[in-house]
Order: sequence, then structure tokens, then C-alpha cells
Amino acid sequence: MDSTSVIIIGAGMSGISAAKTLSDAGVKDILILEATNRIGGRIRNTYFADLSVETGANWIEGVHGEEQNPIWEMAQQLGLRTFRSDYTVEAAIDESEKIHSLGEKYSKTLPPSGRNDISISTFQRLENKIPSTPLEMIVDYYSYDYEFAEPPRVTSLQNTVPLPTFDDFGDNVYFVADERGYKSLVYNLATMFLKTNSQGVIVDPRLQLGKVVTEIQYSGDGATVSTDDTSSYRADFVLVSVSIGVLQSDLIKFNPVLPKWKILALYEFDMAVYTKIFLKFPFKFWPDGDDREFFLYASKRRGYYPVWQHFEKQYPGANILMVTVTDEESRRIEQQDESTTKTEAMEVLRSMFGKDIPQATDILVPRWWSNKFFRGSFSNWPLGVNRHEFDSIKAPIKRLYFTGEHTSEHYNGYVHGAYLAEMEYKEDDHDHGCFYEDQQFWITQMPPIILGKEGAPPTSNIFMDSPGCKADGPHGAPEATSKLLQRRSKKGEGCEGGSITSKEDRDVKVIVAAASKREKGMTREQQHQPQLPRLHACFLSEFQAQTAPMGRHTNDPTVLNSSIALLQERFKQLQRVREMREGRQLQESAFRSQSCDREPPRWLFPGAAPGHHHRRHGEEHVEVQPLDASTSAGSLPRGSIAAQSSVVSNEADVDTSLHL
Ligand SMILES: Cc1cc2nc3c(=O)[nH]c(=O)nc-3n(C[C@H](O)[C@H](O)[C@H](O)COP(=O)(O)OP(=O)(O)OC[C@H]3O[C@@H](n4cnc5c(N)ncnc54)[C@H](O)[C@@H]3O)c2cc1C
Repeated sequence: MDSTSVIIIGAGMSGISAAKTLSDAGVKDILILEATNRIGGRIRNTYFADLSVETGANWIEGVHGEEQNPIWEMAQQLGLRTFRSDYTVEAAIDESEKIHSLGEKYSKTLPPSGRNDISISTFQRLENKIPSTPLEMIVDYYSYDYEFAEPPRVTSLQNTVPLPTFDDFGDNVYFVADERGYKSLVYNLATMFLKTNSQGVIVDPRLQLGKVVTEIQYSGDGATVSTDDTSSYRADFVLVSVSIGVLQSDLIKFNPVLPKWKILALYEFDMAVYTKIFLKFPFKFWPDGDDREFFLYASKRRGYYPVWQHFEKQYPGANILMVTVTDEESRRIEQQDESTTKTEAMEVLRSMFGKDIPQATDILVPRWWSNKFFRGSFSNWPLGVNRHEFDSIKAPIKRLYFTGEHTSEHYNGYVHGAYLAEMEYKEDDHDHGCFYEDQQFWITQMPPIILGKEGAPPTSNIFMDSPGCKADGPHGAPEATSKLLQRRSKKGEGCEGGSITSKEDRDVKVIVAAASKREKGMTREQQHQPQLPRLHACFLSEFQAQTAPMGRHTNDPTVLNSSIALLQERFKQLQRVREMREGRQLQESAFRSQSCDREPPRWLFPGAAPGHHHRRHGEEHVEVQPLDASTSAGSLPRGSIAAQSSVVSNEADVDTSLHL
């Protein structure tokens, strides 16, 4: 059996970035096992109508800001062909931006532990701005779903508003349209430490393609990795970089089974689905020119073929349109044939541009969700995952370590998140204490190979020597990365303590007491006393939002204690919601372990929200009503929003026409 120091599972951006970090640190004895026959993972281009189109990551997000996005730096070095996407806004969007700004202000007042987090929708409710007309819904979709691939009722306010990507790296986003593909960044990184032949093909035996890892046996001494071609590899450490969607499936068997806290944390986080559908036409019938790259379709059915983009700037005369769908629409469309999708898309275009437009000659529908090596497109931080639980997602277990975009606390979901994932990994991020049953202070288990001989970081950008939120900065990191991490450590981010020992069934009184104690400012030791479990935090937050004016949550013990009965009632309701949600995730996980070819039962895809809220007798109730996908898949009447076109749908329910 071959034996190496570190096996890295997956050759996407995070796996290659981690391997390079190790290689730079002098750990050359590595082996990368990749299931597919290529590197790049979710960064992938393909040819459609003779043009290179990106079916996965397309934009470099966060450019021209206070910090340099390292991916932008790499793209500049490679001379990658990029185009700034102009999301010029109109009045309706300006209005939504105002609420967004209020959300940013509110979000910044929340404690870093995440215990008072609320969803974006909850914030909108508090501001009495819940989108309901087709126009409001498409604007809302464009602001949130189009970025996070899940609706605002699911998405955590605190972790997405403001979004660290734009806060740190700038508001600009650049669309990659290069024949070499976005993946050339990953390839370039890989060839900095892997051997290539004269044609530039990677021929280094340390990268093994077509190796589907099926089992990882791990212990405190090392690990054995088995692949589907019956090979086995032994290593001192294993670093798993597969997507969180794959970790939520049964593709890889862990032996021993991962601890419960780990499985729960992995299941709590969301793997969102984002699908770009490409359509080729014989000629152009849409408006183009400055500020007219995007157009939106306002339907009564939220997220129905909503965001359209043409390629006239990137590829003049290409006559290609790209429409993006997400979440349930993505799953629905992945399961139907291309001709049905084309018919639906054409119907939408005809309602916007008239009946005389030409039929699309070609269509491309990527299927990231059905692909067992991805199970979705990128992670989204849902409401209800606090800092502690996030830490549990990336926490190592014995000699088993985790990286990937979903482990990047500030940039999860993005290419730069995948690249920076393990570089963000620093002690003060984890100084929360981890007392979940069998979970101990896993930070002390950092592999000596990463710590270096003296326990200090080697020439690596893995960041370890920063007790008490002080840090000297990474060693040997690329310039942009280095500055970023130094700035983060100066800010003292991640300093908030707060371990969680409470069980879910803990008495509400204890929780209320803990909450009010916590607010008064405690020492680190005191902070390691029992704290709010996630669920309790959620409902306390909801309760506070109902009883206190916006941004001025009360922590007055008298007020809180007098409301214990109400809290208990709310807790029971939320407990039920959680059980439903976990039930759904388990069902989905069971399904994912089956063959992709099988048609999934429709009940597997209830509405993404755990329940929907409505008011009765002046009090809010949560009703758990899983939605059947078939009920939402009907053909509801639609309206349209057309970009810079004078076209307005002839359907009666059209709200207005919006020009972007
Ligand atoms: C449609 C889409 C649009 C996106 N748009 C953007 C965007 O515009 N901008 C942006 O910044 N980000 C975007 N992203 C997200 C970005 O692509 C990802 O965050 C990033 O590429 C993830 O890299 P990773 O290394 O963490 O994971 P991956 O790229 O998933 O790498 C993991 C690797 O593990 C391999 N693997 C899986 N299972 C096994 C196994 N059992 N054995 C061996 N190998 C295995 C996979 O084949 C894969 O190569 C998009 C993603 C998608 C899908």
C-alpha cells in the first residue's frame, strides 16, 4: 500500500490551494485523489455553439475594494479575459437597496456568536417590507436569490448582510469569458508545484484523476483511503475538500462514523443550487448596449426564469442568452428534458419580446445538483447556524481534516472562499470552546505537519499562532492574502467566546438567564459557561424582535422572565420545525446515496422554508406545511420585466416593466 504524509481528496480550487500550501511549506509528500478526469471541480468551462461558456463559477466577485481579492490578482497575472458586470439599478431596486442598508446596520449590532441571528425575510418583516407583487419579488430575487441561490427566508442576515466578499474586496464583479476558461487559475496554481510535460499537461503522479474515494478509515495515527477501483492509500493525515453536498450524501463512508455533532453541523448548512441555462438563437432580438446586459422577468411564481443576460459584450454576434434559475426551480429543471426547458424559456421570452422572436436552436442545461461529485453549486449560510456550529463543520477529527469553500467563514460559496479556506483557519476563530459531547478542544489536534517543528507556522499561510486574537500575520502568503489576514486579526474578529453545553431540552429560564448575563460582558472563563444553543437563540431572537423596537432588543430580566410562558410555547413550535427540517435533510441524504439516474420522488423537495408564518388573533404562529414540488410546478400566470425594451407582456397580471 502506498503511503504519504497527506492525502487530499478533491482537486477543485480548495484542494489544489491546500496542496500548494503544504508543498510551499516543504511537505512535498502528498497525494491528491480526484474523482473526475479533470481538475477545477466547480470551476468548469465547456463549448456551446462554438464558444467557451462557464457552466460553474463565472464571476470574480469582490474587486477594486479596500483589499485585493487574491483571485483577481491571479486573473490579472494570467491576463484572463474579464468583463465588469454592470448591475445598473432602477428606482424599484433603489428602494430595495434602502432596506438592504438598514439590514446591514442592524446586522452589525448582532453579537458575533450568531445567537441572535435572523433571516433576511425576518428583517424585511420587521421593516414591514415583504415583497409580494411580481415586481417586488423579482427585485428581491435579484438582490438575494441571485447571489445566494436560496430565498431570503432561508438565508442568515448576519452572515450575508453585509457580505464580507463585497465589504472586503469591493463591490465590483467581473465576468470571465476566456477560451482558456476560469479553470486556468486552478491549473496555473497546480502547475506551481506539480510537474507538467512539454505540452503543459500535468503528469505528476501526486495527482491521481478518476479516483473516486469511497471510504476513509481514520484514527489518531493516520488514515487509509479506499477508492472505487479497489486501490487503498495510507497517509498520516487526510484533508477532505469535497463539497458539503457530497459530505451530506453517502458517497464517502467514514470509518468510524463521524461523530453526531459533526454530522448535524454538516446537515445544518445548506448546499444551494444555481443553474445557468444557455440558449443559442439565429439572431439577436434583445436590446443591448451600455447598461443593458441584464433583464429580469417578473412572474407571480417567484424565481421562474427570472434573470437573463446576453453575451454581446463578451462575444459580439454570439446570439446567446443565459438565464439563471436557483433552488427548487433548479431541481425541477434538472429533472426534466431539455426540450421542455426550452419550451418554457421560449414562452417567457415571447411574453417579454413578442411572438415573432426566433426559436432557440440549441440549449445547454448544466446539472450540478444531480451530479454525485457536487450535489449542488455552492454553500449558503442558513438561519440557525451559529458560529459554534460553523466551527463544527470545519473541525478536524483525529487525523481527518476538512477544507472547501463551505469551510471559509467569511467567503463561503465563492472561488476565493475555496482558495482562502484553510488560510482563514486560525486559532482565534475557534476559541469558542467546543464541548459538544464527544467533541473536545480539537484545536490542539492541529497536525504537527502544519504547525511545523517548533509548533509555529512554517512558510505556510495556515495561521495558528494567534492566541487571544493577536496575530503576527501569515508567513509566505500571497500579498493580498497576507494583508487580508492581518487586517482580520487586527479587527479581533472571532474573539467572542461562548461554548455550548446546554442540551436542546434545557429549561428556558436558564437560557434567558444566560442570555442576559452574556450581554453584560463576561470574562472568557465566564463565557465558557453554558450558552444558548442554536435553537433557543433563534427563538429568543424572534421573540425579542416581536417585543422590542427594531435595533433595541431588550435584555431586561423582568421583561424576559415575564415572557417565559410565551417563550416555552415558541420553543415547542420551533423544535417541531427543526425536527421537520432534519427529517427532510435525512430523506434527501438517503436519496442522494441512490443512483442519479433514478427519478427522485417528488416529496423530497418541500419548500425550502421550514414553515410559513401567518398571523392569527394578533399572534404569530408557525405552521409546518411541507410543500409538494408538484403543486408549485404549475403554470401560473406571469408578468414580465424587460430590460431597456419597450416590450411589456400582454398578460393581465403584469405589474410593470422594469428597465435595468
Ligand atoms: C453554477 C455555479 C456557479 C458559481 N458561480 C460562482 C461565481 O460566479 N463566483 C464564485 O466565486 N464562485 C462561484 N461558484 C462557486 C465556486 O465554483 C465554488 O465555491 C468553488 O469552485 C468550490 O471549490 P472547492 O474546491 O471548495 O470544491 P469543488 O470545486 O467541488 O472541489 C471538490 C472536488 O472534489 C471532487 N470529489 C467529490 N467527491 C469525490 C470523491 N468521492 N473522491 C474524490 N474526489 C471527489 C470533485 O470532483 C471536485 O473536483 C459557482 C459554482 C457553481 C456550481
